[in-house]
Amino acid sequence: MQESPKQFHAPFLPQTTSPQTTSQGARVTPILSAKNVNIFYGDKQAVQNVNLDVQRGTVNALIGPSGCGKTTFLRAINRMHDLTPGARVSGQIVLDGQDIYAAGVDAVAMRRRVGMVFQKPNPFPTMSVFDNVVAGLKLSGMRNKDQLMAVAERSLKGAALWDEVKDRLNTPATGLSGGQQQRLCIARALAVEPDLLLMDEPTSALDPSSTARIEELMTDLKKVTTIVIVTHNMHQAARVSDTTSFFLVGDLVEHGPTAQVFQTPRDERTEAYVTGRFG
Ligand SMILES: Nc1ncnc2c1ncn2[C@@H]1O[C@H](COP(=O)(O)OP(=O)(O)OP(=O)(O)O)[C@@H](O)[C@H]1O
Repeated sequence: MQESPKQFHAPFLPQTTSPQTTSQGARVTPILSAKNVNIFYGDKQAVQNVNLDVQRGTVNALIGPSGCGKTTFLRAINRMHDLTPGARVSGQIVLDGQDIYAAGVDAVAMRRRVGMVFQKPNPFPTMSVFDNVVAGLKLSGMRNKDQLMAVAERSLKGAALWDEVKDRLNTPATGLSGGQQQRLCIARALAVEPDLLLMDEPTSALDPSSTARIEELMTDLKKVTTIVIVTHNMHQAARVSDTTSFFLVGDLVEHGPTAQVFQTPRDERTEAYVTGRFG
């Protein structure tokens, strides 16, 4: 008799799964592929041999206990470790067909395609709301005021902030609430039309209503980009993500559609974590 998959009680039931094929059954090329990725800080290895595909237009959650390597892996996706003394990455991270660690890749240009939103909102403190949103575009040479205004409006609408700030675009960004500042950071990231948006615990400094707004926003953002989010909050992972990757002491233990990872995990360590037996 064939054993049926185990069903665990997870008090949060995700609604969506990640498409791996088109309706015609053709395989979809992932926007991001990590291949045999190892990450070191000096002699200490923080991430071991990670292999992971991320499909376009999805939200992908990285979960696991503190210190398991989630942020370390996330930061490798836009080569942020280049800026950390002693940090080293081996293996390949292929973004839209190109290994971002290959010789000759311009890391600055690559980072424009991969937006990042951090745990604490970090608007440029001396700039207005408007200037924050268009800062990246100005850096890349866009000067036309009408064009900049159009992008600012589109990005602020994309980040569900336009209605709240349209009458105060020239006031300091630091005058916004914490939740508004985080949506401003999302608008700033969206302004350059990133292929990928990395979010490192983007709601951990926010109150429940601001958190809910950003979670709703993530679902909308899948129409224009692909999201990889680190979260400590398993309910959040279950609510917002299509796929979930469970990390433990630097290993990617399990990766799959969120419903499967939470309800019928293949690995008993995943089961123990998602049912709250450790964390
Ligand atoms: N700059 C650094 N130098 C040395 N070791 C580091 C550095 N950053 C992280 N580490 C170590 O790498 C390991 C993975 O850390 P990382 O921050 O990626 O974990 P995490 O899963 O994101 O944890 P948390 O959920 O607490 O943020 C930990 O042992 C951590 O102490």
